[in-house]
Amino acid sequence: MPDASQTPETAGEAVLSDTPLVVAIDGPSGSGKSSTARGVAVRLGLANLDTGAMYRAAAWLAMHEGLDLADGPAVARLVREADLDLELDPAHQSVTVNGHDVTQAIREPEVSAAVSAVSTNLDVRADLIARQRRIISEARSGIVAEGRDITTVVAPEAPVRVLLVADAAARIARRHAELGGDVDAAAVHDQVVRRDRDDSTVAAFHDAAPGVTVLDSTDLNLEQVVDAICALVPPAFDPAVAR
Ligand SMILES: Nc1ncnc2c1ncn2[C@@H]1O[C@H](COP(=O)(O)OP(=O)(O)OP(=O)(O)O)[C@@H](O)[C@H]1O
Ligand SMILES: Nc1ccn([C@H]2C[C@H](O)[C@@H](COP(=O)(O)O)O2)c(=O)n1
Repeated sequence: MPDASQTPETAGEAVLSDTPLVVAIDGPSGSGKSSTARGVAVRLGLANLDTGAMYRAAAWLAMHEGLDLADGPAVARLVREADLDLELDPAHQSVTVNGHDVTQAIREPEVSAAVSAVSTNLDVRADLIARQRRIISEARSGIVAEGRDITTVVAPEAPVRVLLVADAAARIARRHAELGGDVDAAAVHDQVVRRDRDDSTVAAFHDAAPGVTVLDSTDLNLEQVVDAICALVPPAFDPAVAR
């Protein structure tokens, strides 16, 4: 006979959570955050928020408007007034700022080289972090959010928090392969190493905060990384396990 005083949880079963699942992924450049977040979102049927795309769109807009990125107050004012829209479906991601579809443009080398000047602007950060928290809280079916400060600042209460790392050599090689064999090695190094150095002045993504799982993807393929993160989802968020 089951003990009637036991809740499903104390009896070893999980009750399905009534709050949506949030998966938070941080890590340095090229560790695989965007690819992994997309894969986890597709696998689990969640939305996907690429917070780096928001900083890139902010940088694109400031450059498009001809601002000096070193003029912090002017850049922050422009971003604060900007209409920024992200498609959160992992299969159809797009980014629009002030009506411009910048989905492709924000991946151009000029934006990659300049974005840290905007992402280290503390007023821009405060604005975009508030927008990111709103997007996450409104994602009724759950969401995978990735960036540099998601596990620590944007969503420190997320049930799944991962710091995705990989050796610098692997990260540089991945970025090199992504950009094409004939790309300048110095430019790839700049995109990975210099950008991380600048970005780490405002976000802590080299060391895991308490409770954050470190996952080293150096010797794992993408599917293995997605598997490892999905295995961290508590049973209460898995309809196949919880009731
Ligand atoms: N586990 C993996 N094994 C091999 N290649 C990978 C792995 N994960 C990602 N990649 C590849 O590495 C490149 C960088 O991945 P991705 O853009 O997801 O990294 P990221 O951490 O989001 O980088 P950034 O923060 O600079 O945008 C991509 O070409 C991607 O396909
Ligand atoms: N939460 C975040 C997300 C991104 N950034 C910075 C880091 C990069 O310089 C830039 C673009 O990110 P990427 O698309 O390369 O992941 O934005 C950040 O500071 N905080």
